[in-house]
Amino acid sequence: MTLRFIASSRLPTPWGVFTMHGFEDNETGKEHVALTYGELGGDQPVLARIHSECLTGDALFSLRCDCGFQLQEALKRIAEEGRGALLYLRQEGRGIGLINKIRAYHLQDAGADTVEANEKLGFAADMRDYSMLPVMLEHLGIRTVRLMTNNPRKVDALQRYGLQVAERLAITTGLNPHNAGYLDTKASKLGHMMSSADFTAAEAAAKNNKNN
Ligand SMILES: Nc1nc2c(ncn2[C@@H]2O[C@H](COP(=O)(O)OP(=O)(O)OP(=O)(O)O)[C@@H](O)[C@H]2O)c(=O)[nH]1
Ligand SMILES: [Zn+2]
Repeated sequence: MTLRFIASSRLPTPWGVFTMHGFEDNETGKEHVALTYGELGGDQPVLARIHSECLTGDALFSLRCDCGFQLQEALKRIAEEGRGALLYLRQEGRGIGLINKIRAYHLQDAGADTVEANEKLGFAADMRDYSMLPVMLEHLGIRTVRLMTNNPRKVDALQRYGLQVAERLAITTGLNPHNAGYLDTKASKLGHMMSSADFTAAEAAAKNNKNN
């Protein structure tokens, strides 16, 4: 692993002033970021989110997925708690990259689900690599987390690297008519621990209204 810490700075957000830590992987050219809030040292588990890059959801307001909603929810919960970390990993499109994700969306527009689309393009359903986690978390002084995720593979990845997951916290938000099928596929084919019942009544009610 060639990842190393480069620099940190303040990052004011609508939820509070975070500290942003930048890491660079010389081998892959990837630049990963962690946003931290409060004092992270000590033995108390740290409220954490490991977020995979989604340019379309995180920055371009896409309703095809739940990423942007989860990103905001995680930062809000961390600020409310007064302590926590969000790792923003540059694994766009579950590791296949932005242009391939657009190719996959094109196939989904023609009826494929998110897993079938990846497979038609010759990729596994989930190509993400989590080998940067130990370096980033060690730099931040984090050994034990309370992880906000619905994805059991993220819990497994952390444990594989010797990190402790004290608790898994669901992060179900952003259900809408455009991502309802995608979220169903995540639950049925990718093992995500969520169902419609986990979302707010308003989200569930709006789920089938395609005019939204
Ligand atoms: N290849 C592909 N990637 C997608 C698609 N929709 C979202 N993504 C990417 O999926 C990643 C987010 O993964 P998700 O499966 O939504 O959620 P997760 O991170 O595994 O799990 P949570 O922690 O519960 O959010 C981001 O990198 C997105 O860019 C899609 O249809 N195809
Ligand atoms: Zn997304």
